[in-house]
Amino acid sequence: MDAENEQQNGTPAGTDAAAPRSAVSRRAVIGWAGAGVALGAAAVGSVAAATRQDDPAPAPAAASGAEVPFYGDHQAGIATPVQDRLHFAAFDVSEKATRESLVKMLKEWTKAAAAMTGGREVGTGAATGLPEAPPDDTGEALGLPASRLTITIGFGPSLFEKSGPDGQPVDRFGLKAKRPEALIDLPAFPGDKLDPLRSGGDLCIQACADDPQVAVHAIRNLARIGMGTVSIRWSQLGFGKTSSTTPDAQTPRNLMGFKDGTHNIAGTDTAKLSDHVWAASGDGPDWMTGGSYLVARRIRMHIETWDRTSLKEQEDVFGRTKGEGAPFGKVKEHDDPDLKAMPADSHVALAHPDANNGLMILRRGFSFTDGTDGLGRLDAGLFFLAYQRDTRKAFVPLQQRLAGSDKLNEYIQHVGSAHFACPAGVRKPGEWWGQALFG
Ligand SMILES: C=CC1=C(C)c2cc3[nH]c(cc4nc(cc5[nH]c(cc1n2)c(C)c5CCC(=O)O)C(CCC(=O)O)=C4C)c(C)c3C=C
Ligand SMILES: [Fe+2]
Repeated sequence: MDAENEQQNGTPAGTDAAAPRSAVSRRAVIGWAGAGVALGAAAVGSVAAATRQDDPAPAPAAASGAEVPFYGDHQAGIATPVQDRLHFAAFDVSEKATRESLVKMLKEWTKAAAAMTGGREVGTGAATGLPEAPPDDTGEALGLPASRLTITIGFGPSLFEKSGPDGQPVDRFGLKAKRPEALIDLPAFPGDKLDPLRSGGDLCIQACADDPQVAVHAIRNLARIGMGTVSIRWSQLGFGKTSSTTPDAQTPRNLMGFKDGTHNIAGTDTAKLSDHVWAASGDGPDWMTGGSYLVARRIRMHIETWDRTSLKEQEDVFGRTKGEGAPFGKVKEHDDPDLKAMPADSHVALAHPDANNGLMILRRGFSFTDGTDGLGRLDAGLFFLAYQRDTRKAFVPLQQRLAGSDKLNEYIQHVGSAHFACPAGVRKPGEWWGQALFG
């Protein structure tokens, strides 16, 4: 754990009590499986040597094996550094589930998430449980490091109140009175073409890691634990982060080829995080204090059209240069934008805080390509994820503005949408996701 993580997650170094260092990590299980290998590993003293000798060298994507602390004042996966890969899943709670079964599942999920983010196996493991029973862990992450896995949970509006068969709202789990006012049903925006099968959800899990197998393993194991209580409504894989919470790092590029995330909230900027990202005491129900509201939008890019568009038009769309990412009229990427120097309908001129009464969101999106659309075009785009203190004062007015006049709209379409309340962090072992909500 580095000092940066310590600040962003609100967890002091060395207090990751659910991941005690005496616990055997997946890497160690493999490394110590044979005594000879263990001795060899100890002799050379290298981390790589702690893996089984017949293991291939770790793939580059898995090279970053660090752990991000699970316990803290805020959930990891929001202000912590953005990883390379995403597996996001929205779940619906089954008709038969009860408040008790839901709570039981949330407790099990919390334990499993603490183990997986610590690089450990779920429950009794993948290959060490009762021979007569299915293993607790599905096993595909055996031998892989923690890969900076973060698992972040959110609760959707429909968990608190859902339409019954007669169209009347039903409070299935006695949570209606605890629904935050900020957890609105998002309004329809001009140009939306939302697919209900890629929208909504009672719960969400955002799993981010530097290795896609580790992120997929996390979702799969939570889905397995939740079987009978929840089922996956939709899911999204993402690659190539399109934003950064670490401004010193190289800014990633989106599928339009532009640097994306230049002017984002840094994970170390505690003042901006307090002002714009974390729900504060008095903002809403107590259980959300220290949490954040997540908007997820699946935004399809018409990349074939984009690829036939001139460089000048592309740069006019964003108001920034394609190579350096500098705002128009300036030289370097991080120079302060002069909004008057860019087209009034450019994306940055419309989205910059100076044009929106200082409004800011924390963007944490990923690129996606999901095959083709049957019409010879890639189904590709940006899986936009934004965290904020109050969606009514952040994403909604911003998207209303962008949907109305953004030059980018010619090249994109919002096809999926969801909104979740992500509670504060689990502070120590024994606590569980949703404890303050259900308690
Ligand atoms: C409602 C909020 C936003 C949506 C939806 C959105 C979609 C979207 N954005 C890009 C590419 C870029 N966005 C950039 C900046 C930027 N975008 C938003 C908000 C939304 N974007 C904000 C608040 C900002 C920051 C503006 C600023 O403060 O200057 C940029 C420029 C580089 C950067 O600062 O990140 C790019 C590029 C795409 C492709 C997209 C939908 C597919
Ligand atoms: Fe943007």
